[in-house]
Amino acid sequence: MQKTKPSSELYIGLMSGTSLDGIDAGLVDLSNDQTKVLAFHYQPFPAELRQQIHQLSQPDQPVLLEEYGAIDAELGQLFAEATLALLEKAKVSATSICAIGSHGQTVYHAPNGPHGFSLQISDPNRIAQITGITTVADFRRRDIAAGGQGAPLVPAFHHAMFSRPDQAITVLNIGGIANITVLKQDVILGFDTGPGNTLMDYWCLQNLGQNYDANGNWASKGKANDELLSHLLDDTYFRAIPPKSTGKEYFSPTWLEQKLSPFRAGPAEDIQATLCQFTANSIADAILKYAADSHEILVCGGGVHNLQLLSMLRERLPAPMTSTAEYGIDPDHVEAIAFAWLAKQTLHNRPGNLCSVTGARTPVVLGGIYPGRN
Ligand SMILES: Nc1ncnc2c1ncn2[C@@H]1O[C@H](COP(=O)(O)OP(=O)(O)OP(=O)(O)O)[C@@H](O)[C@H]1O
Ligand SMILES: CC(=O)N[C@H]1[C@@H]2OC[C@@H](O2)[C@@H](O)[C@@H]1O[C@H](C)C(=O)O
Repeated sequence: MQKTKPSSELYIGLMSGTSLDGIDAGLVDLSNDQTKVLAFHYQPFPAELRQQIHQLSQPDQPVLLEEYGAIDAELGQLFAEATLALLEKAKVSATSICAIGSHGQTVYHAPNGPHGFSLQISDPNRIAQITGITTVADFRRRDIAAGGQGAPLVPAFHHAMFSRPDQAITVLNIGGIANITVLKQDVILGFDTGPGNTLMDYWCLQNLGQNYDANGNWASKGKANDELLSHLLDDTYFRAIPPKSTGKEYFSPTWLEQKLSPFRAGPAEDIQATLCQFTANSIADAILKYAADSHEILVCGGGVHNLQLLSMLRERLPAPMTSTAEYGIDPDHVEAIAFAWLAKQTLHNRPGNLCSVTGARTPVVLGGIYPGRN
């Protein structure tokens, strides 16, 4: 394998998000303040593992520590394998890489209260041992220790990548959970708006046996129920003022089933159409409230593939929507690349959090460093 030229600063970002679909692995050159994506690899999770992680993340399920430890180790192994596959694809040697930024898999996010925490698993010791590459992991807990939400963390990267001196820009990520970053001249805001794809994915799996509603086709066949829509939007999370973050522990199947219980009659596609409209409205309401003066809304995350969701969003948003691909990063790659960038921040002893976003009392250097052999 070739060694890349010494002027490059190569980092790898590893991300597995709340949708539990698999591992995104991105190789990026971050030299001279650039963000040049060189290669990408996606490795889906085996169905059984996906189910096991889902079980681990349920708020009302007991967890066996033995099972938890084994899943952490298995994920570490898989993240390391995804890294090796990425290096193979890119024809780059492990010794050329400065560090890996591994987000891991969120299994529980409960940042509020005196003992708030956020748990991302995928044993970084294994990643560093198997790949030989220095690995930065556990990005969220230092921010929580400093009084922050521990999320979202990607806004600092959005700022470095997408901000413009003369225009207000909003970046919208539609993953399992949706979050926005508002980039204005004098202030950066950012918070989770609520569900992204998670409730639509759940309803689709229950009724069609498919992991998601491909292109939003199923939702487009239904008719939204206005009464149910209002009932879904009537939730304290949407009224709460940022800093705020959420997860699948809150917007869970149980949350949805409770909301749906008076509305079960009628075709399942009408419920899917309502969930799609609900997702679009909760996102649009947040943007209208905090970023109505945006010139442009840059969209990323798997939700960009849901055409019905995009069309509902377009009707309500105050500015045109553009894929982040137009500004240099494939919308499916943004989060993984952000964790490569955050790893660089950590190795250079620079903070990765933004107090205006997470609510932390001070900027802090994020994550733990697990030395490699590089
Ligand atoms: N072709 C498609 N049509 C409709 N939806 C799609 C399509 N492809 C992906 N998605 C949606 O995107 C989701 C995955 O998005 P993504 O990978 O951004 O989420 P994530 O990173 O796991 O979540 P988060 O950002 O909350 O951590 C899928 O679960 C699905 O709902
Ligand atoms: C706890 C956790 O994993 N949160 C995720 C999740 O997925 C989207 C949204 O909720 C965001 O707050 C965050 O991820 C991105 C990468 C972030 O920290 O910016």
